Amino acid sequence: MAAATLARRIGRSGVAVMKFKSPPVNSLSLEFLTEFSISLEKLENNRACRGVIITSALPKIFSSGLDITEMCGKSIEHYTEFWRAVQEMWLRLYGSNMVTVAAVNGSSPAGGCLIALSCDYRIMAENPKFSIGLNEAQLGIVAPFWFKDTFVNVVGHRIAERSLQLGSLHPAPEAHKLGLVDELVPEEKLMEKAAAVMAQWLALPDHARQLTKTMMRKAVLDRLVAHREEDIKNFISFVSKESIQKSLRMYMEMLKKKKS
Ligand SMILES: CC/C=C\C/C=C\C/C=C\C/C=C/C(=O)SCCNC(=O)CCNC(=O)[C@H](O)C(C)(C)COP(=O)(O)OP(=O)(O)OC[C@H]1O[C@@H](n2cnc3c(N)ncnc32)[C@H](O)[C@@H]1OP(=O)(O)O
Repeated sequence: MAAATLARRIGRSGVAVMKFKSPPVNSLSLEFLTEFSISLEKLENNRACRGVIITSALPKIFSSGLDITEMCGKSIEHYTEFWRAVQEMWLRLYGSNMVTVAAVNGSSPAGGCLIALSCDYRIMAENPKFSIGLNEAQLGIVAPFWFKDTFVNVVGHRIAERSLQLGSLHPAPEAHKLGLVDELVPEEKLMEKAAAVMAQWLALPDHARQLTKTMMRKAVLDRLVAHREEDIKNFISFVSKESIQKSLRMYMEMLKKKKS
C-alpha cells in the first residue's frame, strides 16, 4: 500500500516502533486506516512482539485525524467502508493485548487524539504549539459515543464533557494538566522516554497486565461491538445531511484559506 507508510521494527526487547508517514499531515484515510489495522493485527499475532510505540515520522504533526475528504460528497457504500475501517482500527488498538505507548510528537486533533487516547500511556513533546483534543464540535460534527467513552476513561466525565462540548484543542502543557497526556518531555527525549516507559510496563508478567487491561476496557469495547451496525447507520445518516456536508466543506475551505 502506498499512502500510509508505517515503518515497523521489532527489537530484541520485543518492542515495535510504528511511525506514521502519510504526508502532508497523516490524515486517516481509508487506505491509511486499513494499513494501520493490518499492521496492528500482524504485530498482535507475532509472539515476539509485546509492545508497540506509536509516533509520527512527520515534523510537527502526529495525526490530523480522520481524512475529511473521505466524509465529503462520497457514496453510501464509501461511507460504510470508511466508518467500518475507523471502527476496526479502534477495536484493534483499544483492545490490543500489547503494551501501547503513544509518543505524540506533534499536533493531534480528533481521530489523531483518539489514537493517542487508545494507547496505555501518552508522552507528548513539551511544545505549547502542539495541541491535542477531540475538536469535532468545532467542525459542526459530533464525536461518536466510543470516542467519548475512550476520552472519559482517560480524563474523567467533567473534563471530557467540557472539552467535548467546546471542541477544545489543548496545548501540550494544558493537556498534561488535564491528564489527557501522562507526561511531557523535550521533543528530542521523546523516544528515549517512550522506550523507558515501555520497559517499565513490560517488566510485569504479560498475563496479569493483559487481564487487567481487558477488565478495564471490556465494557467500552463490547458496547461498540454490540452496536456496530447501528453506529455505521448513524454515521451515514449524520454525514449525509446537507447541513453537515456544508459544515465540512466550510471547514476544509477555512484550512485552505489559513495558508494564503
Ligand atoms: C450522532 C453522531 C453519529 C455519528 C458520528 C458522526 C460523525 C462524526 C464523524 C467523525 C468524527 C471525526 C473525527 C475527525 O478526526 S475529523 C478531522 C478533524 N481534524 C482537524 O480538525 C484537523 C484539521 N487540520 C488542521 O488543523 C491542520 O491541518 C494541522 C494542525 C493538522 C496541520 O496544520 P499545517 O499548517 O501544518 O497544515 P495545513 O496547511 O493546515 O494542512 C496541509 C494540507 O492537509 C489538509 N488537511 C489537514 N487536515 C486534514 C484532514 N483531517 N483531512 C483532510 N485533509 C486535511 C489541508 O487542507 C491542507 O491541504 P492543501 O491545502 O490541499 O495542501
